[in-house]
Amino acid sequence: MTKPLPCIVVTAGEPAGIGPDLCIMLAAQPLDAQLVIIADTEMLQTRAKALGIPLNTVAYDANMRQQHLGNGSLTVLNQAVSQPVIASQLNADNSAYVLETLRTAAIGCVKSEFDAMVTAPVHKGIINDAGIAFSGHTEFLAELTHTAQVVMMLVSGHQANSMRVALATTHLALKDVPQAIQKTSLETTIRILHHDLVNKFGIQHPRILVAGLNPHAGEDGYLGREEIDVINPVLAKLRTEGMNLIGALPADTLFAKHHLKHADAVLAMYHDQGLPVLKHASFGEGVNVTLGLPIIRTSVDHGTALDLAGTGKIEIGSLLAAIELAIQLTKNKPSSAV
Ligand SMILES: NC(=O)c1ccc[n+]([C@@H]2O[C@H](COP(=O)([O-])OP(=O)(O)OC[C@H]3O[C@@H](n4cnc5c(N)ncnc54)[C@H](O)[C@@H]3O)[C@@H](O)[C@H]2O)c1
Ligand SMILES: N[C@H](C(=O)O)[C@H](O)COP(=O)(O)O
Repeated sequence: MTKPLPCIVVTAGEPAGIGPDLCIMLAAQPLDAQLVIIADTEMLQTRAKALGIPLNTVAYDANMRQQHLGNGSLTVLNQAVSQPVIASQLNADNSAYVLETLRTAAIGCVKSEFDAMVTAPVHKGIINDAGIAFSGHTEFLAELTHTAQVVMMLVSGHQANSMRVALATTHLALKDVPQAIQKTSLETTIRILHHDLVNKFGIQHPRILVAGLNPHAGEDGYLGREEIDVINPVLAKLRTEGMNLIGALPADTLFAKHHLKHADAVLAMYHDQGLPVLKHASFGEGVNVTLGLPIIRTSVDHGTALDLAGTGKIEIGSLLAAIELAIQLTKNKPSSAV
C-alpha cells in the first residue's frame, strides 16, 4: 500500500510583507506533498492580481486531500484579516490575524491534521505595536505547545555541504545574553540539539562545535569567565555521556573551513554570533527549524522584506527549502504515518 503524501501547512505570515507573494508563487511549484495555505483568501487574490499571476484558490476541506501539483491552484484555509491589506504598509490591526494563522497551524499539527508547519515571515515589531508581547515564532510555538525549552537552528540550503547553526539564546537583547547563559539551560539546549540531530536528522554520532561567549573564548578568563564557569563544565559533563562536543572554541575562527568540514552542527551562544555567518553563506536558501517541539516546524531564513512586497522581485528558494526539509523530517519521524 502506498503511503499518503505528508500534509504541509504554510502560514502566510505578515500580510503586508512578502509572505502572501511567496504563497502565490507556490501555486506554480509541484511538491511531493499536500499543501494547505493559511491566509485570507481574498487578500491572496488581490495580491495575485497586483503581481499579474493567475491564481485559482480551493477552500480547504480536511476530507478532500490531494497532492499539490503546481498547476496554478492553491488550497487555502481561510483566515480573515481585520483590515484591508496594503502591500508594504504594516497595520497593527492585522496582528491578531497573523497569530491566529500560527495557532491554527500549530494546533492542526498537534492534532495530526497536518504533518508539519512551515512559516512565512512575520514582523515582530508590528505584533508588539498591537500590544501583544511577541519575540518570534520559536518562543510563541514553545509557549503554545507547553514546551519548556526549544532550540532555534538554521540550516544552509545545500544538503551535500550543509551547515547547521543552533543558538543557545534566541531573540534577546545583547545586554541580557551573558545572564541567560546558565548551566541548566545550556545543558538542556545541547541535549535537545544532540537528540534532534540523531533522531530527526539521522546523524548517528553528531560532532558539535560549541562557541565561547567572549572574544577568544575568554582568553583563559582574562576576557570573560563564562567559558570557565559555565560552558566548559557543561561540555565536560555531557562528554562523559558520550557526546562529541568540541569547545568552547573562539567564535571568530570556529567557522573556518577546516573546523566546519568535520562538524555536523555549531552551537553559537547568541543570535548574531551564529546567524550572520550562515546567512552570508546561504541567505535566501537556508531554513530555520525549531528543535525540541512536539511538532515539526520549519521556516524561511529571511524576513518580511516590506520593500519588495507586491513587486514580483523576490526569491522563493528559502521557502521551497523549508518545505523540502519539513517533508524530509516527516519521513524521519519514528512513528510517522506518512
Ligand atoms: N521567519 C521570520 O518570521 C523572520 C525571519 C527574519 C526576520 N524576520 C522579521 O522580518 C522583519 C524584517 O527584517 P529584516 O529587514 O531584518 O530582514 P529581511 O530578510 O526582511 O530583509 C533583508 C534584505 O533581504 C531582502 N530579502 C528578504 N527576503 C527576500 C526574498 N525572499 N527575495 C529577495 N530579497 C529578499 C530584503 O528586501 C532586504 O533587502 C523584522 O521584523 C524581522 O524580525 C522574520
Ligand atoms: N531569528 C530568525 C532569523 O534571523 O532568521 C528570525 O528572526 C525568525 O525567528 P522565528 O522563527 O523565531 O520567528
